Amino acid sequence: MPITIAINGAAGRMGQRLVALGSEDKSLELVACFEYSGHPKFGQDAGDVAGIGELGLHLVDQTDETYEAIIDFSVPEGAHAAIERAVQAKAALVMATTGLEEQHKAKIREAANVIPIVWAPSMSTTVNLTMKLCEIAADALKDIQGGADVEIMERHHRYKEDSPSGTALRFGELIANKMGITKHIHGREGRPGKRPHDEIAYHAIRTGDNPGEHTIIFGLLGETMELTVRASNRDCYASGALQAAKFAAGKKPGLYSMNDVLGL
Ligand SMILES: NC(=O)C1=CN([C@@H]2O[C@H](COP(=O)(O)OP(=O)(O)OC[C@H]3O[C@@H](n4cnc5c(N)ncnc54)[C@H](OP(=O)(O)O)[C@@H]3O)[C@@H](O)[C@H]2O)C=CC1
Ligand SMILES: O=C(O)C1=N[C@H](C(=O)O)C[C@H](O)C1
Repeated sequence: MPITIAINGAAGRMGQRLVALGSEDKSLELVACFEYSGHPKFGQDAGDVAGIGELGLHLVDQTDETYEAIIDFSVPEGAHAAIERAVQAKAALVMATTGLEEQHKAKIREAANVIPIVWAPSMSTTVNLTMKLCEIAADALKDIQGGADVEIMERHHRYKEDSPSGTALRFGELIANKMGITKHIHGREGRPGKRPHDEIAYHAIRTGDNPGEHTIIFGLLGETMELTVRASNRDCYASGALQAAKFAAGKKPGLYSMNDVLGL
C-alpha cells in the first residue's frame, strides 16, 4: 500500500517540486496540498500550479482525508500550522522550513513526544554528507598549531527570506561543537581588528535564482581547505524530503535527523 502524504506550502517553489515528484512516486499517494486561504492560488489545482497538469487535488487549508505523513516547506507561521495538523492527524512530520524562532522550535520538540518528526535544514544527501566531512575536519584541526579559521559562505536566490541559511547555521553549530567555539558573527565591517581564532563568521550572498550553495573554509597558516556543496536544482531537497516521509511514517514518536534517514 502506498504511504499517504500531505504537503504544506504546496504552491511554493519547493512545494511545487514536491507535488511533481510526490505524485510520480508509486510508493506514495499524495492526498492533500495545503496553502493558507489568502494565497493568490488558493483553490486552484495543485498539479496545474506545479506545471504538471491537473491532479484533481486543490490547494486547501483543510481536508477530510487521512494521511500518514505531512511535509512542510513554507514559512514559520506555516510550520506552526503544519505541526498542529500533524499532531491532530497523528501523522509523521517532515519539517524543512528554516528561519524558525525559538517558539516554533519548542513546539517541534514538544510535538516529538507524540509523533515522529524528521527535522533538518537541508534534505539534500550531499549537504548532509558534507556536514559529516566538516565534523571530521573540525575534530582533526581543533588543536592545530597556529589555529584554523572557520568561515562559512552561502549563496541563495534573491527570494530567500531568512539569512544566513538554516544549513549554514547547522554547519557552524556542528563545527563549533567539535572545536569548542562559542562566538558566531555575521559579516564584518569597519575596523573589527585581527581575527580571533575562536569565532565562526557567516557570509550570506543573495543573487539570481541560485537554489543553494555552501562553502566551508578552514583557513590555516600556509594552507586552506574548502568544502563546497552546490545544488543544481531543488529536486535534491524534494526527493530527500519524500525519502524522509517514507522513513518516518509509522515510526515511534521522537526527533529524527537526515542522518537517520540516509544512514549516514
Ligand atoms: N530543508 C530543506 O532541504 C530546504 C528548506 N527550504 C526552506 O523551505 C522554506 C520554503 O522555501 P521555498 O519553497 O523556496 O519558499 P516559497 O516562499 O516559494 O514557498 C513557501 C510557500 O508557503 C506559503 N505559505 C505562507 N504562509 C503559509 C501558511 N500559513 N501555511 C501554508 N503555506 C504558507 C507561501 O505563500 P506566499 O508565497 O504567499 O508567502 C509559499 O507558497 C524556506 O524556509 C526554505 O529555507 C528550502 C529548500 C530546502
Ligand atoms: O531557501 C532555500 O532555497 C533553501 N533553504 C534552506 C536553508 O536555509 O538552509 C536549504 C537550502 O539551502 C535551500
